[in-house]
Order: sequence, then structure tokens, then C-alpha cells
Amino acid sequence: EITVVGLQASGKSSFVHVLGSGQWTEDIAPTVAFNLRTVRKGKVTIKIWDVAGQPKFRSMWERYCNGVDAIVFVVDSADRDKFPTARFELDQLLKNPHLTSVPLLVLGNKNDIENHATAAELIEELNLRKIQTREVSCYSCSMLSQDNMGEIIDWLSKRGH
Ligand SMILES: Nc1nc2c(ncn2[C@@H]2O[C@H](COP(=O)(O)OP(=O)(O)OP(=O)(O)O)[C@@H](O)[C@H]2O)c(=O)[nH]1
Ligand SMILES: [Mg+2]
Repeated sequence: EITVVGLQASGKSSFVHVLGSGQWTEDIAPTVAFNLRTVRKGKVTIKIWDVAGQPKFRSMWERYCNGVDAIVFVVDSADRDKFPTARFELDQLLKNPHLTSVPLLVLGNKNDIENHATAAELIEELNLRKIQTREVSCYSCSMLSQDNMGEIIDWLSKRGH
């Protein structure tokens, strides 16, 4: 069971769609509140909470992250102006004491766009090195080209119980 959070238009629902169908589509509307989807990958069944990223929905993130096996935080790696807000919202979420040991996967999505930030840059921008109470990984990826999807599925498959 995982929860996907991050700012609006970072590509959370696109990620869930690619994970579920193996295919890219541009035809995804901004999420209202949340969507629940179940995806089967080999022997693993993943229950995914796809939560909305617009400001008015961010206070819900914490509730949906409670008790899951991993939190996936999606960042638009080509939208550098939003990194400070992404960092702030991630900090707010991870501050919650009941989420302290939940593993975190940060996805720097949209790496098909020129001048995107690399995983190393995102680790700096989001200050991921200071996180010590949980397992943290960061991948650069693209839902459009499906770059790194195999590694991401492997990571997720190892976090279940
Ligand atoms: N170029 C590019 N565009 C992408 C990629 N992933 C998503 N997008 C586009 O980014 C926009 C937002 O995608 P969504 O998946 O709806 O984003 P979201 O994070 O679910 O947004 P909210 O539901 O509003 O929080 C859409 O126009 C997508 O087509 C990617 O890897 N590359
Ligand atoms: Mg969405």
C-alpha cells in the first residue's frame, strides 16, 4: 500500500496511470481529493492512494499517508521555481510523528524536458540528506518516456509486507 503526494501537476496521476497500464496518456484531469487504484505487478499487488496536489487538498496528505508501506513524493524536476514549495510541503508532511518510519521515494518526474534537475540536484534542493528517521531514495524519471519505471517498480515491490 502506497500513497502518492506532491504539488499539483507534478505527474502523480500520470505515474499511477503508467504503473497501472504501462502506457502514457495526456488525458488526465487534475485530481479532486483522491483516487484509489489497485495495480498488480507480477506477484505484488499495490494499493495506491493518488492524492490531489492543489493547495486546498494538501492538508489531506497526512491522513492518506498513515499506515502505508511507502510514501511517493513526486516533483516536476523541470519546474525549478516550485522546488522551495515542494521542500516546504514535504517537510510539513514528514514532521508528523506517526509517519516517522515510513520509507520515502522521491521522484524527479518529467526528465524528458530539457534543463530538468537531476536526482543529485533534487537531493540538495529538497534537503533529503538530513532525513534520518526513514529510508529515502530519489530517482529521476519520466512518465512520458517511462524512464526509470523498472527501477521504481523494483523499489516499490521491496517495500511491501
Ligand atoms: N513532459 C512531461 N509531462 C508530464 C509527465 N508526467 C506528467 N506530465 C504532464 O503534467 C501534467 C500534470 O499531470 P498529472 O498526472 O495530472 O499531475 P498530478 O500531480 O496528478 O496533478 P494533481 O492531480 O492536480 O495534483 C499533465 O499535463 C501531464 O501530461 C512527464 O513525465 N513528462
Ligand atoms: Mg492527480
